[in-house]
Amino acid sequence: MAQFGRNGSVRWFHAEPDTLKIPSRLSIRCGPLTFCGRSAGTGSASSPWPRTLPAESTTPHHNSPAPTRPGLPSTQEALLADARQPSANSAPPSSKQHYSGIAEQSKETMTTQKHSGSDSDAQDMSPEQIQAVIDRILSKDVPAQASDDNDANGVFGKAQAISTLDQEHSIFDGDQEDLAERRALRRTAGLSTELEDVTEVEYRQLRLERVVLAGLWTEGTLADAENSLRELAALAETAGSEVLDGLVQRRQKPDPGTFLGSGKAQELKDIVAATGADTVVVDTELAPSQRRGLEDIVKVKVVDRTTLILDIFAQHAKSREGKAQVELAQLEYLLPRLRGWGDSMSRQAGGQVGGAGAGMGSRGPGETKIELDRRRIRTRMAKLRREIAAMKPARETKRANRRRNAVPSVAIAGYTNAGKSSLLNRLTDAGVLVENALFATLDPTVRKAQTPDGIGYTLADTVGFVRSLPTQLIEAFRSTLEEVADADLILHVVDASHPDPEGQIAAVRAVFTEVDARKVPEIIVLNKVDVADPFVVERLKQKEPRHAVVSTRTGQGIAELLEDISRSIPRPGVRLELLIPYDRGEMINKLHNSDSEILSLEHEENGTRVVVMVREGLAAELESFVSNG
Ligand SMILES: Nc1nc2c(ncn2[C@@H]2O[C@H](COP(=O)(O)OP(=O)(O)OP(=O)(O)O)[C@@H](O)[C@H]2O)c(=O)[nH]1
Ligand SMILES: [Mg+2]
Repeated sequence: MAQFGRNGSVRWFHAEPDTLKIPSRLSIRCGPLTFCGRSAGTGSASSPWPRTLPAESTTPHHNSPAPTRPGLPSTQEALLADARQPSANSAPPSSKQHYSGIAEQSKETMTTQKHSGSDSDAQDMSPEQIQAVIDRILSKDVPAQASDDNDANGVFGKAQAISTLDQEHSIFDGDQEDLAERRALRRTAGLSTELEDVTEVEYRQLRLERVVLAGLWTEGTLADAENSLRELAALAETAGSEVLDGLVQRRQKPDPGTFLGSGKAQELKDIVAATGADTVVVDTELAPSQRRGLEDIVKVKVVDRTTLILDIFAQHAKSREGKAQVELAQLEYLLPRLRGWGDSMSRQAGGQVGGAGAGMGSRGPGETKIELDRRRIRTRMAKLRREIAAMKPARETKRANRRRNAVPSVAIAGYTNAGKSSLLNRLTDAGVLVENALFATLDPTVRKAQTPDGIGYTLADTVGFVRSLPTQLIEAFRSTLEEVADADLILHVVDASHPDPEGQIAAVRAVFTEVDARKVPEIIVLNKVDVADPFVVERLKQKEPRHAVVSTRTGQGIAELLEDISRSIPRPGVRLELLIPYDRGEMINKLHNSDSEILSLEHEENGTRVVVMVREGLAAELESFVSNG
């Protein structure tokens, strides 16, 4: 039986034998609540979902102190949720009943859109009028939510991958200025296309997609299918969408024409119509023909998982290099798909120019345009590759310097949202952006650190991994990922509170293999143990002998981890006995200030006799002082 999170008592899908469907009120959809969390400037670090609600619409759940496992429903709420849940044997509620509230709301939005599309009101409006329209549209969401019986469920309806944790930061995370900036740019629900002009110019917010998810359950357990769809929901929410509903179809193989099969695609179409969704997100990488086939049936935009991940990367990339890498990955994804779009362009041209069956002549304009687009894309990709290659040397030089001075490097890697940046902040006061969202970090941050006995090393935060990370991204981010392969030690951070930590470990190791990082020694850092199930932590400890058990939130286990790092990084390996004349005192200072381990130090008549372990670079410099007795 599927569970909601690890609560164990809440069923969240219809009991049709071959279909797993997430009812909207209990499901990953946040409904209007999501909007509250997305408004610019309304985010608060301590209460993520929703971040701001009018007092009367705030349910007791929102105000109650964080439960032992934040984000999971209390027993009472779970029972309530259970009571509202249709019994496994009862027929599923008709989609009309089920989604009527949302459908009505979207109807209103559609009416407004229609009105605005017909004239230039939006452009002629004064700022006050614009504000009034914004208020009107936004206020529509709030009463709807306040009167929603299922309101309380919306909160724990949030996607599992990012729902079970609140948005608290530890003092080690710094003031997180980047986070406010990112939130301000996040898409906002409730702003219809009526406001597109003003939103883009004045609010710099994109229109939020209202999405329905669709996945296939081809192998593994039901829990795997559930986790996969929840991760997709988390991805969609991170991209700024509002997840309304989800559907999983049990099927041996994807349908080559429509991915889901035409029957299930029809069902999806009904859900889309009932919820007023404008986008379907499919939990796979679709062939162009499948995308078109499905779009033809559901009549709204269909987006696949790869596009979604690329979209998040595009939103989060900050550095010039990161932006170029993401654009390259997007173009790489686009190029082979141009053919699909080209086909439809040809069909359009056929209709307009020569009528049906006009054959070759009618395809001409379309084909030419595709060729032109392809060429432009290839040229742009070549330019991006050159730019990325040109940016590489700066980082390469830094890395080469570190290598020459033999400064050991420790890479923090792991699944997205595992707590990598939080760990870097804990270990070094880096103040790196920490966010309860997927792929918060795209640009690697390197910080210096020191072992308790004074050996320096670097710690690098890295981009998070995800199950089946699009190959285009691995390629584009190869130079960034090479940092991991080049490290002396990997801290592989694992979210021990996730429902499937083993799956995440396997997915991360698959990427390690691709970038040739499996040879690097690895400590499995079981993080978030403050909220993890102790049995799961124990199970993981058994499976992974080289482990550390920590909570970057409470600081548990951090001291032990530091000791482990200190033992694991390469220590200076050359033993020298030196006699340093008294007029060369600066050399003694140098030994103290470098990664040397002074084993003994005696003052003799002709100078200071030192037995020392040093790295190779320094050993060469000290050659003239070597004295063996
Ligand atoms: N309860 C709890 N939450 C944690 C802990 N460590 C991190 N978090 C939370 O987990 C979320 C993700 O943390 P990040 O440090 O941004 O994770 P990341 O691995 O860098 O994520 P990406 O950069 O998105 O791949 C944040 O909301 C953190 O506050 C922990 O030990 N306990
Ligand atoms: Mg991060």
